[in-house]
Amino acid sequence: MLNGIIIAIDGPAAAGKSTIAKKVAQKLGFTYIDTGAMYRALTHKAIRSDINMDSDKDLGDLLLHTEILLIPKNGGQAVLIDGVDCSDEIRSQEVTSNVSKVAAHTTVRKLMIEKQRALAEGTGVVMDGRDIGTAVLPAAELKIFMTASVDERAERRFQENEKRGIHSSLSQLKEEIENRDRADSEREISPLKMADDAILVDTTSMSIDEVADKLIELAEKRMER
Ligand SMILES: Nc1ncnc2c1ncn2[C@@H]1O[C@H](COP(=O)(O)OP(=O)(O)O)[C@@H](O)[C@H]1O
Ligand SMILES: Nc1ccn([C@@H]2O[C@H](COP(=O)(O)OP(=O)(O)O)[C@@H](O)[C@H]2O)c(=O)n1
Repeated sequence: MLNGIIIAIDGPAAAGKSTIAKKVAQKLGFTYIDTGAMYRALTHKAIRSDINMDSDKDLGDLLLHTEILLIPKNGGQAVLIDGVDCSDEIRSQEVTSNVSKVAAHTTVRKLMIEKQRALAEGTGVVMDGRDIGTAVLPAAELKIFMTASVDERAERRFQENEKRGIHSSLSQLKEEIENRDRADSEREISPLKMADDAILVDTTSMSIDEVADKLIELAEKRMER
């Protein structure tokens, strides 16, 4: 693709990665890939299939027999599991509390990385997750490590839940986010970690538009090179 580059956005939970990735991709005409949604999809199917989530082999086998599709929908992305739209289900509390455990397994990560690399081939891409700049697409032209204070991130998730009609406890959300960040950062394979050549963007006191504009500016500079 002419001028297409790869933009990798990593960072902790609820930092705004998906929101910004979506906007940047739309603006630049790139493909947007939410890798967290892929791990969530596998976790959802594992829960529904009663699979042992401590077994790397069982999860790997399940993933080989699962079709996960990310398709553009209303400016966002729908997640289809074996042809069924599960976009809301993969955001459930049950999936959220099990996804880091599922994502820590060797075979699961190996298969997911293969899928993610294939999705990024031959097109301008904005991919967000935890290990995009470090493991999935280490040659990305632009790497962003997006963060915000944990209080701000919990507040954002709280407001997001309210909008979806889900009433949650702010302190519980904060604890869940801290636990998930810890699990994601401490796992052995591709832990959540800023790549050496990533640009740190602390969004704590920035609006969505400010963050999106900053990334678009950085991307345009990279494309001019
Ligand atoms: N800079 C920002 N300022 C305020 N709210 C934001 C900002 N970025 C994202 N949000 C909101 O925070 C919530 C979490 O964002 P999301 O993109 O899902 O984060 P992540 O993909 O990092 O988990 C969403 O409701 C989103 O609208
Ligand atoms: N590239 C990625 C993306 C997500 N994940 C895992 O998937 C979980 C859910 O990711 P997500 O991006 O949907 O999480 P939120 O920050 O949106 O809640 C993370 O907490 C990680 O455990 C991962 O291990 N590697």
